[in-house]
Amino acid sequence: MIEMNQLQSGIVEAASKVRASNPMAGSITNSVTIDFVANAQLAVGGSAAMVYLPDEGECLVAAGGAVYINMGTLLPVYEETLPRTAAAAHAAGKPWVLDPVGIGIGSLRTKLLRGFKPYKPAIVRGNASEIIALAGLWDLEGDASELSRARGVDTTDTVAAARDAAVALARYTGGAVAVSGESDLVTDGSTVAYSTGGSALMGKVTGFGCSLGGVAAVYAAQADPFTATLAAVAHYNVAGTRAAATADAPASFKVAFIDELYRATPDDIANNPLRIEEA
Ligand SMILES: Nc1ncnc2c1ncn2[C@@H]1O[C@H](COP(=O)(O)OP(=O)(O)OP(=O)(O)O)[C@@H](O)[C@H]1O
Ligand SMILES: Cc1ncsc1CCO
Ligand SMILES: [Mg+2]
Repeated sequence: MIEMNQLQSGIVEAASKVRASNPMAGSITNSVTIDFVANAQLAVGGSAAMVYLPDEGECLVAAGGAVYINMGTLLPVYEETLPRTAAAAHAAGKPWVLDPVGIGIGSLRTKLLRGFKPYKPAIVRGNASEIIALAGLWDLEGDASELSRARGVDTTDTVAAARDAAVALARYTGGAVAVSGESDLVTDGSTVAYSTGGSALMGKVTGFGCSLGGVAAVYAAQADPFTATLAAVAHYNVAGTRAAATADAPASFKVAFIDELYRATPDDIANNPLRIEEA
């Protein structure tokens, strides 16, 4: 298990590098929150590009340091775009981030998510229900009946209930898994970290999870998957805590949050409360 001070210095280094190098992480993401994803990526110091077409997903893999795939609002063209993009990232050895939003809805989503398994995303980011369902779909923990628990895009499970699924997924991919909630869980399969902070208002605005995935991709362009995920999650928690000090309703909170993402320093991010235990 990694030491806490090593993790914190890794987070400072990752956040400093992102600010210094403006890494590009392209996205294929949902149409509900696409604007929030791009603006969050820019606010943390990265660069964004959103596409829909199959050859353009491959172009973004080649052009960027990492790529983000979010399953939110599938369109027919994604049947080709998503596998080609994931395969290109895997072949190029570039980190890619998967947000299995809406897992359990419809047959195309299930087929695409099942098909991603060999392409091993460096980071899987989801809410508790999504992480439990993905581990079941990939036959890693639980079983495929876990798919039926997903009711839509919001969680119906606790972060604690998704711990085993998250660890199993990380051991399979060799990367990192983040489960979002009041306290966020991040694991690489040997260490389990809990990052606290943020605000309940983050659950009252759509896209905090989606944009966190996009920010994790920006960090993955500059750091190993576990450090990148921890940095992204801590960045969200520190910005969420600060935004809640000035805004008390969803719309103004979202605006304040993007400002606080932009303002948070590498030390602020590394000093956000973090607890670790063995997986
Ligand atoms: N009650 C809470 N207290 C603190 N932070 C929270 C709370 N609920 C959610 N968050 C934060 O909001 C962010 C997104 O988590 P959430 O679980 O809402 O994702 P999600 O359901 O995938 O979101 P979406 O699908 O709307 O993008 C994470 O950074 C998480 O820490
Ligand atoms: C509300 C919603 N529906 C599909 S994707 C999305 C954004 C949050 O996941
Ligand atoms: Mg989500």
